[in-house]
Amino acid sequence: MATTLPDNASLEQDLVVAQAAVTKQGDTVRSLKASLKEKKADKAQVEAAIEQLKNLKASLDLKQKEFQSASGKTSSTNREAFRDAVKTVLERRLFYIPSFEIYGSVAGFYDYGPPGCALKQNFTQFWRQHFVLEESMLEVECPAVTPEVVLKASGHVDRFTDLMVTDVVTGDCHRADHLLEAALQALLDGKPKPLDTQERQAVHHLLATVEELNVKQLGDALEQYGVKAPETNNDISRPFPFNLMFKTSIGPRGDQVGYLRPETAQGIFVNFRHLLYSNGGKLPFAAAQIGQSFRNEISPRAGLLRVREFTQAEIEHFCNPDAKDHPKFQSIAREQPLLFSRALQMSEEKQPQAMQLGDAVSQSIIANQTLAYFIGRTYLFLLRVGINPKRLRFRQHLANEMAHYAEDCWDAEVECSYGWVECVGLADRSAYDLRAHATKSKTDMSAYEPFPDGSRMVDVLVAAVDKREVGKTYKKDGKAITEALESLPEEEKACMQADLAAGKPCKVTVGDAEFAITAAMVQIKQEKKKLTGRNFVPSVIEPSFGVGRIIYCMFEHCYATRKGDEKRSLFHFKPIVAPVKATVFPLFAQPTFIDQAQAVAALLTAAGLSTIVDSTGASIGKRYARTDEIGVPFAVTVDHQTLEDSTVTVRDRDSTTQVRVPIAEVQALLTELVKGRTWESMQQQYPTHASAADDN
Ligand SMILES: Nc1ncnc2c1ncn2[C@@H]1O[C@H](COP(=O)(O)OP(=O)(O)OP(=O)(O)O)[C@@H](O)[C@H]1O
Repeated sequence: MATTLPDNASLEQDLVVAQAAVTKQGDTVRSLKASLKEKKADKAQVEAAIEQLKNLKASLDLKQKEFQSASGKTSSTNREAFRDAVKTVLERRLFYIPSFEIYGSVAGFYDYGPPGCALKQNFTQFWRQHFVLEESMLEVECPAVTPEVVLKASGHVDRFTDLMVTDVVTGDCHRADHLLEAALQALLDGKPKPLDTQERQAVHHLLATVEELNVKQLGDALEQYGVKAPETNNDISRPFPFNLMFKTSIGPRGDQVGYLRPETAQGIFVNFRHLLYSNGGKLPFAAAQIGQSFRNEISPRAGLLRVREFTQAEIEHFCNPDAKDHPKFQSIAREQPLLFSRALQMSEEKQPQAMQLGDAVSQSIIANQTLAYFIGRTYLFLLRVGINPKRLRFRQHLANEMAHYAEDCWDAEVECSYGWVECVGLADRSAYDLRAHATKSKTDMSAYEPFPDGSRMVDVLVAAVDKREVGKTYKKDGKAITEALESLPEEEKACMQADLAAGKPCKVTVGDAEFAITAAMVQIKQEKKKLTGRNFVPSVIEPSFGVGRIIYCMFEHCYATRKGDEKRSLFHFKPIVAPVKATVFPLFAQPTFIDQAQAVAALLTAAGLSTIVDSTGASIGKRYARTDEIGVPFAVTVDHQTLEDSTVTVRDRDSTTQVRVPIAEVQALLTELVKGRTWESMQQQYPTHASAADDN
């Protein structure tokens, strides 16, 4: 295939690293020469260092040439040209369309047209197969409109914000981190003038850590680099937080505040008790939900990648915090995705490495087997839907990127013409979400597990409350406060014990009110108790997929043009997600051929294979080109021989080769191909058809 996006965006980084190595070695040579004068080093040492410097310079030279020749291909102009080519086909063939177009559209909203809709359905169906069915997950569907209390508990009302700046003249809004990133990228591209090595390194470093900056640091960095508003070049305000949720009111009186959910996960958390019960009270188990999420993004300008309404597919895997091994871990332990660990991100090379997931867990690079298991399953899923493995990496969150409660987080990032894009977030969120809802709703969110060896004597913390002291201070609330103290979860008792001992202020919550607790009111003591099991709040491991982002990256990775004919574009969609599985062609637009083609199509449709019949009078080559353009993987042609011996030809889109197959077998054959059987194995089973109806 002639046109695909070159995947050499990291060459520039290589170049910076090579330059740094030359500078460092130059320093070593100089200091050795000085030592030689003082007779602290010998001549051989200096000569070896000079030799190494020569090698490094030669390697730098090579990298410079490589970069110069590649930069022609990977320049942002070229990326934009590639993106425009893909987008033109996608919009012309109605994969997606800006919503409300006849009224001028609204940024951040897209409609999926017929092939886009079919492809998205196939995608989510396959996601259900790969995760929900193969992992026996419990699937739920919850409302998008969510009462405020739920999102208050989850922290979204207070903290689901992005930092925004405004154009001080026009009032236009921009995402502060995106403006800084664009400005830094421009500097690296040599605009307005080339940077020296030291400046480049500083800019590279800042670019890699933009997500970690707090509001002040981000504001300072915008000022330091003189960032202005795009298009107008006006000054911008200091950054400030903007909540991304769409607010609404529930009911006719309008007095109950609600929000459109910003993620589907909360619906699963609030149903935890039902799900645990339906799983027989046993852990681990996973629940899943596919549905719409809504985020009032500040400036959505990246097509399907950043929209204001999108489909998420989320999994919440609940497990014992002390047992995060996964029974099926061995099935993915040998998979080798590119891992971009924290250590690799901080290293000079800044390159991800292919690594077996088994090794990543045994070397404690990934925190536990369950998280690694989902990384492995996500990796396999993304490859199965057509993501190029060379342009897929799993990037670990840096320490300051992670929420304080998270144990470990990795993003599946896919490289496309917009750069590396987070498509799936995979996080070990500990027990944070269930605890938050337990506290706010006063509902027990714990699970119980019996000890495998019967009963045990266990150390437990007990709150010995001085009821008189509590009653003296809080009068009628005393009884409720005593009960709340006695039923505090184990970890909260431990915190209170430590805080009281350190003389720190302590509180207990009853209803919506909080009451200060002193050491005179309660003593937290350790006691031995005979128990047959224990209660704990489960940990949650969450893989969260953005359906539209993956689909868009898949569009780019599957797009190509036919060799020798740049004007003929096609999508190499994997059959499992292709919007249409087969096109049936009557070779001639005559009733006998058309009737037979309709009959074959009906046979395929009955087997659940979406099929179209193209009986237009255009040449077969032109008709092939039309279906290639929307990525139909197979073409079935009814020709003269069909009328004689009831066979048809089946053509494979990618190789353009054909086989001849009895009509009676075509349904089973295409079903197998869609499920993943290879075309090569079909070619061994059926005779090759050297057709007159070629691709021209
Ligand atoms: N505005 C959006 N448009 C399309 N997909 C989105 C959007 N926001 C998030 N997603 C998808 O949902 C997934 C899980 O959401 P998550 O909250 O982890 O994203 P995020 O870290 O906020 O993304 P970003 O930092 O890019 O805004 C993401 O990996 C992404 O695929």
